[in-house]
Amino acid sequence: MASPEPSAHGAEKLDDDDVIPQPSSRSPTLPGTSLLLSPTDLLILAASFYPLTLIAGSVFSACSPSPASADSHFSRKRNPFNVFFVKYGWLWTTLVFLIHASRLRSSSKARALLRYAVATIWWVLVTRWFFGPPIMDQLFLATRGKCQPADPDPMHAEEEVGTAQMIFTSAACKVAGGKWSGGHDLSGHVFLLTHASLFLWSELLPTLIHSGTAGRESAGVSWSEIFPILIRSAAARRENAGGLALLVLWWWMLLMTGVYFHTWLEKATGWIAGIAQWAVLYVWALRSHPTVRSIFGVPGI
Ligand SMILES: CCCCC/C=C\C/C=C\C/C=C\C/C=C\CCCC(=O)SCCNC(=O)CCNC(=O)[C@H](O)C(C)(C)COP(=O)(O)O
Ligand SMILES: Nc1ncnc2c1ncn2[C@@H]1O[C@H](COP(=O)(O)O)[C@@H](OP(=O)(O)O)[C@H]1O
Repeated sequence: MASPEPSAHGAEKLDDDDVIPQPSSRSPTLPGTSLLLSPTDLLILAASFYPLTLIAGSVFSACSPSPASADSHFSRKRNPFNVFFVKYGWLWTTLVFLIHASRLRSSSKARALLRYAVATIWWVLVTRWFFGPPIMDQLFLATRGKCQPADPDPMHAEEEVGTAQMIFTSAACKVAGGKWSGGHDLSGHVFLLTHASLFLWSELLPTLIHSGTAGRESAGVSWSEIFPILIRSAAARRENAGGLALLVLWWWMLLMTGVYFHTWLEKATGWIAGIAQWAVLYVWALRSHPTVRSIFGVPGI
């Protein structure tokens, strides 16, 4: 990757004698290391998995005889993974992150919580509140979307139209029994699953690599080592296994959203909203602005 890795400021501790080394950047001059992936390469590799997943899901949906209407377990909105996990997606992500953060030393912990706060604020702005309705609902209203009354009886519908037109959030529309229709309906699932996954990869990856390589100092990780490292890190600590399990679930649910729900464009805008805060903080600001780095710290060091 072209961007330089942040410089070391110290090391976060897992346990007293279990120090995570600075994520070392790949050294192109070292013989035999040209195919090694630095932690940044691994993060970008993980991030590129999500648009590919959405493309694969959408292509499958378009090519398969009738996947959109197919009545499968994962095409049902009430499936337990959707109801208990994705619908509380930020809560589960928060739990996994807090368990991870509790293992860091206190100076690193405060800065990790600050990064979590920024990610949480972005989730709130997109899905809950943005100086009024959240960003996803403001986009929907700006593209001529409306809360349509659900009552098929024209007498009642007329009364309801007045009320429904005063409804400015998808949540209120649902509570009123209406249907949020007509505008550009950015996929909240694609947003949440992408945003939460990129946040967790960014925060957990240095720890996962450290556990999976038993703290081995090296210029990077080869392609063939990626899965063995993740499996060894899951076997080494329950917290790593929990984090990876949640990441696998988020990836699977993203694939299901790609196959069964929304248009290409709605999935694309959900994905853009999902990478926006990660790209600004983790890819750009923390790498190129020492002041931002000194305030927010860098995961894993
Ligand atoms: C207001 C800003 C808060 C910033 C926080 C600041 C500092 C935090 C610092 C430290 C935190 C320490 C402890 C935090 C402890 C607990 C916090 C828990 C916060 C939560 O996660 S509560 C949220 C639970 N709700 C969810 O997870 C809902 C997720 N679901 C959705 O967003 C939507 O359902 C959807 C987008 C997936 C789909 O939309 P719909 O289809 O349903 O319209
Ligand atoms: N992977 C998935 N599994 C089940 N339901 C999903 C899903 N992805 C999206 N949905 C459902 O499709 C609708 C639009 O989702 P979103 O806009 O969040 O992407 C939501 O319906 P409900 O709001 O009726 O629950 C949501 O629950």
